Amino acid sequence: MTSTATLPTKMKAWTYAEYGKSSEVLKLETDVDTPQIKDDQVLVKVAAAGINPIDFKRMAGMFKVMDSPLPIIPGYDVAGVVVKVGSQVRKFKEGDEVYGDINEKALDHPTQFGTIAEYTAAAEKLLALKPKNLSFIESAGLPLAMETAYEGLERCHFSAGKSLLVLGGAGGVGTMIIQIAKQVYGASKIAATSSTGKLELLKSLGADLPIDYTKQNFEDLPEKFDVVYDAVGQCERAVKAVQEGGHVVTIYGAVVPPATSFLLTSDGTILEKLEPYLDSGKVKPIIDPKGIFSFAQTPQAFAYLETGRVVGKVVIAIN
Ligand SMILES: NC(=O)C1=CN([C@@H]2O[C@H](COP(=O)(O)OP(=O)(O)OC[C@H]3O[C@@H](n4cnc5c(N)ncnc54)[C@H](OP(=O)(O)O)[C@@H]3O)[C@@H](O)[C@H]2O)C=CC1
Ligand SMILES: CC[C@H]1OC(C)=C(O)C1=O
Repeated sequence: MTSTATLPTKMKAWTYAEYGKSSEVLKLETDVDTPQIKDDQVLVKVAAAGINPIDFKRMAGMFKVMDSPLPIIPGYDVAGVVVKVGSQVRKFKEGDEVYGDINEKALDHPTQFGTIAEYTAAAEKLLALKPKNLSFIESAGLPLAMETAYEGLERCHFSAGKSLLVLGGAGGVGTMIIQIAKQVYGASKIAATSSTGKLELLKSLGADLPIDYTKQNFEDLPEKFDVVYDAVGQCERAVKAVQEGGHVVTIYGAVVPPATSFLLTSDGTILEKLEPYLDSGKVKPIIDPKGIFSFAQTPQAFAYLETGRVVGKVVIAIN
């Protein structure tokens, strides 16, 4: 039982006190107050934090209207150990290894105190027990991207025997869309786009038809798909690739009818639902070979993610 007395009142965290480029505004602070938890929250000693494009877009001030006050600690995805539980918490106890996306709604007042810190607070409903076969680093790269992939397929009523085209198959979300569509839903055929050097990766994840977007326009293919999932911002072209009566969903950029868009809702029960596929290895975390950074290298982690060329995920090892 970790008594409150043994928890530090101060911690290290990467923060930004003004909006701007990560290379300019991110600062390492060493005397940040350790977060206080609400009754329905747990305090997590952070082992690893996954970063997502939303982190640098938010930092740039793209969503400041609905943001929490500055200074902000970035980071949505966490994997770590529960060190304190609120009075209403029932799912977890001290010592549990957990993971999740700590912001239920990505843009509606995401927490001021994110995950790129030694400790972070999170509502128990947003977390799940970390899969025993996955490391903290592997787990920290999953929540936001995997939950987005799953929610988009659900919103398109994806089901066994349907065909799918993924625009952006090699990214954090795209690598999960392909695997989940194949392994969880039983897709009949999966096509996915990437540049030349990532085509083999798409096939290894389960894509039957990797499309090199530097050489081919997917919308010019004679084949149309039951579902088109746009993770790049190519909605205007995506709607030309869907079967009559099919569904198009986009997670970024302009929405062109009949496509729909959504903002993910973080939910620990999705992580629990997908755990058997993670345990069995049918769905695997995809961490970029150059995508693991130390706490001190957080600016470099952002710089790499901001290239827009990452394969799978970028993760920061913290403890
Ligand atoms: N609405 C929502 O709830 C959410 C929205 N998003 C948004 O979705 C987008 C994807 O997120 P995420 O996967 O984390 O991003 P990543 O940074 O992980 O995506 C990087 C990948 O995108 C690929 N890519 C870039 N341009 C293209 C292109 N024209 N065609 C095909 N692939 C391309 C790159 O492959 P290559 O090098 O081969 O081009 C690279 O592998 C982001 O804009 C993000 O902000 C993400 C999560 C939730
Ligand atoms: C407007 C979409 C926005 O929300 C998330 C989570 C992103 O990554 C975005 O770009």
